[in-house]
Amino acid sequence: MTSLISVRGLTRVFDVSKPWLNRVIERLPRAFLTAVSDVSFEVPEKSVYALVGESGSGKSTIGKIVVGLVPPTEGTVEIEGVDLSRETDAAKVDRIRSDVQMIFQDPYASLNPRWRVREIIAEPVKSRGGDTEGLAERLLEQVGLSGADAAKFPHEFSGGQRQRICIARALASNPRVIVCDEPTSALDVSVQAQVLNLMSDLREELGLTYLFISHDLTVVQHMADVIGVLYLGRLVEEAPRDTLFAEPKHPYTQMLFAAAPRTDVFGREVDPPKGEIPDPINPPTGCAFHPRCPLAVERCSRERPEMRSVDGTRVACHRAEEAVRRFHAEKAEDAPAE
Ligand SMILES: Nc1ncnc2c1ncn2[C@@H]1O[C@H](COP(=O)(O)OP(=O)(O)OP(=O)(O)O)[C@@H](O)[C@H]1O
Repeated sequence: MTSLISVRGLTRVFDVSKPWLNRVIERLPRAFLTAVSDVSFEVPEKSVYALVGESGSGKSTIGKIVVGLVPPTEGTVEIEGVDLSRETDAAKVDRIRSDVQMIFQDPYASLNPRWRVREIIAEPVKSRGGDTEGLAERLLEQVGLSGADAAKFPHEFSGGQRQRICIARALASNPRVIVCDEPTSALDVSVQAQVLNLMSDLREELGLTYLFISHDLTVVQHMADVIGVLYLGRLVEEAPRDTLFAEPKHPYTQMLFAAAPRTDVFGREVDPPKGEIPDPINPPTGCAFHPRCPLAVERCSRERPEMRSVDGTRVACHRAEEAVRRFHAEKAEDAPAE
């Protein structure tokens, strides 16, 4: 399978310094926050690659870099084999850019309240001089709404319906890739599964490729072929979905699966992680997860683990083998006695 998206050594640093005068008065140094650090992954055509991690782990920043909303500080993103930041053929850049669309978390904020749904959906095509006759009506029906809804305004719809409108707008450009940034997390639990099912159906129907961003492993389990787990801007584990769920090898991924149970959108029980996320402006030395890691040894605070392959998983952990042993031991303990 060829990669539709190739992300290599992606790093994004934000200057989060206070204004110059405050720095002088308060004698503060400039401050930099590394939101994404040396992240590499490949998304094959027609597959779903999910990025998971807690808030602040850099998921949205990666999504925005992939669609071209934020430039990287270092590293490259190739779409269809082309690094758009270096490509000089403007028509080619425009065509490939329109092949990659994004759906955001908040369907309330991402629709212009003064435009009718017809204009909202057709706008990306109209702005490139394309034919918009009947386009909005056809796309609305494709996302499970009625063609007659094209004449309405966004405030006339529920959250789930608005996210369907956002999906229709993304589809208007006939994209090959959709970057989905927490597309259901602002929605009522009752409609989350419906929107996810719609996205799965559209993927099949249209042969779409998704870069799917979520903090929720259970949502990702429903959608993804391959899962990349991010911690404080770095990829710490990457594996095919079934491998990751059968045997998470990074203690952080295991923590994402553990702790107090709650029920997810599909009625299964899942658990939020424990402990404080460190300050990204002053990240811990060595492995950034070591202060929260139950398996950390002295080496973990000193030496940052490189990504390595362990039984079909890429994992950045000195203690991955020990983490796997512990995972299976705990699972065996939890299993009901015969
Ligand atoms: N424009 C910006 N300026 C300064 N810092 C930023 C900017 N955008 C993001 N950050 C910081 O970068 C880090 C990663 O943010 P990002 O939004 O990518 O994470 P995330 O995993 O998507 O989290 P969330 O789910 O909360 O959006 C955070 O610490 C965030 O505060």
